[in-house]
Amino acid sequence: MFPALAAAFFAIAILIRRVQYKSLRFLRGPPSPSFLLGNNYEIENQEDGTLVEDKWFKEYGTAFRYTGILGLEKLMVADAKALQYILHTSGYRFPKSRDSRELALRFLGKGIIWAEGQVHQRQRKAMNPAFSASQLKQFLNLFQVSVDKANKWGQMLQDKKSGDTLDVAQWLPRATLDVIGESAFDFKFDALDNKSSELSDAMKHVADDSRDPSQLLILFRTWRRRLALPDFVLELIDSLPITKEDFRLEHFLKTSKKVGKELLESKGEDAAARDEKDILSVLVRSNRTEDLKKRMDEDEVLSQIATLILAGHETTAYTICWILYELAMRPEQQERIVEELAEIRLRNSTDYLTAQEYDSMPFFNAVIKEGLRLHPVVARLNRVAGQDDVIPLAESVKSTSGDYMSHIPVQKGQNVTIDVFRYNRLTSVWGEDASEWNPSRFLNRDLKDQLSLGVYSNVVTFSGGVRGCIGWRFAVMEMQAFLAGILQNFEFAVPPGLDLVTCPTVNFAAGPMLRDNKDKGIHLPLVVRARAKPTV
Ligand code: HEM
Repeated sequence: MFPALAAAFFAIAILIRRVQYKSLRFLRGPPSPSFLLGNNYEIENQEDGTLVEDKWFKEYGTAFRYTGILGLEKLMVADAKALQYILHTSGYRFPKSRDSRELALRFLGKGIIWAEGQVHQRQRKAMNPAFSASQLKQFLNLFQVSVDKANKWGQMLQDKKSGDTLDVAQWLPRATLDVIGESAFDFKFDALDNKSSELSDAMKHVADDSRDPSQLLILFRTWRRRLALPDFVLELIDSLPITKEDFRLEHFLKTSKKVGKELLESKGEDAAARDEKDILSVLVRSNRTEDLKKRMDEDEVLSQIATLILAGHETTAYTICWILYELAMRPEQQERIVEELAEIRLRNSTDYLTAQEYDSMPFFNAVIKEGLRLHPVVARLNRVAGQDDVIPLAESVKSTSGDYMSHIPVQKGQNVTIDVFRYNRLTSVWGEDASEWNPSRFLNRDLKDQLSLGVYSNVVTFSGGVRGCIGWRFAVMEMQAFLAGILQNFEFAVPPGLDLVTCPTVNFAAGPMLRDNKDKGIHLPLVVRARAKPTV
């Protein structure tokens, strides 16, 4: 009797919620293969990255309708003007979707990725000083020292009897984890020295139950938020961990908060006393300030620690992996970078380059931009219209009635998915070779011809506007130090038969995977040889 009643209750609750669904029926889009899952299962379990969406964009244009779970209609968009409108012009008018926020809450707490509106503004204001260009230059030396550690690849290669192939995707996340631990929190993970800790273990496995999700998991993740129940009941249901994924994400947050609390206890006094703008000091001072516009309570500070550790290491590591992969196929481009480095070395005899010197190498920086463009590790951004609105388009799309639309009217509550991956490969923005690797496009192309988007070179890989990545300068500087340090000591090539795909995960950074071994997670085996004559 009880199960039947419960089922009837939920069915009614779902039905009531469906009445509130917004309609995009005037837009074309792929058919929904199932009422329960919509297109979600094919998106999250696709063979490679965003190939499924690629097919839809080719068929329907840069804005179309698709279906989420329980029949929820969503707008998918990659149009330049639409992205500029949503991310930049609208400020906070397109907040994150409820599903993204609940996920963020579960594994990152009430930190800056979860926060919206005034709470977000307050947190961002408190944290911004730690991410200014001048502040970040102080970390450069730390990045360089970490690269030196990664460079013990040379020793490993000598010790290895089994050939010269190394899985760089196992090394780079460890190096970037060490960097974020030490630069942000004066905390030594020592991951490059193979030291394991409760936190690095929790982090290593955080995405394990999220890749290739089953139909049941996809349904379970979001069904709780589709019920037409009062918000406080939904929040209560949401707060209960139910799936293995829920437990794993919560384990990461709990562990991270525990380590964060120990950090605050051991280093908080010192950090508050020094008049510095490093991340830990900025966080501790914002916890102690009387200024309510910048004050963060302890739980918020601990959530920022979890957020920065997670947002700040795999993203950068996987981007470096993709760049190394592209360069491994093109020895002549590796040489070109090494030549640029050698030229700088003629003028600089110290061990390490300065930030200005890294910035002064045109081809090297074009390679970084091209890596970010072609391989955005955050492939999609989920937003929701905060009010009735009209989204402008640069390229008209054909409606179901055959007319062409240059604007898309959306109602408050409409879910909008920004396809970063597709925007970064639009031929109308990047030219006919948009899907190919060609760093020279950043040397020859006048960005003034493009709509201004994002925070770096008109790619939206770091998002943009009020929610743009706070760590983008940190990431670019870290990539410069790592790539220069690695390339001047090693040459890379692709091992025979390497067949890579992009991890299609929706909630975690999209690293490289082996097509025939996707269940093994992120991997990038490359042939690595010490350079015969280092240029320095
Ligand atoms: C290549 C490396 C990186 C990429 C591609 C990247 C990408 C992104 C993207 C797309 C967002 C927006 C997410 C959204 O709106 O849903 C974001 C936000 C964020 N990123 Fe990054 N990120 C990178 C590196 C970093 C680093 C190194 C840090 C910290 C040291 C960092 C910290 C953050 C934080 C705190 C936010 C939230 C900002 C806010 O909501 O105000 N990221 N990142």
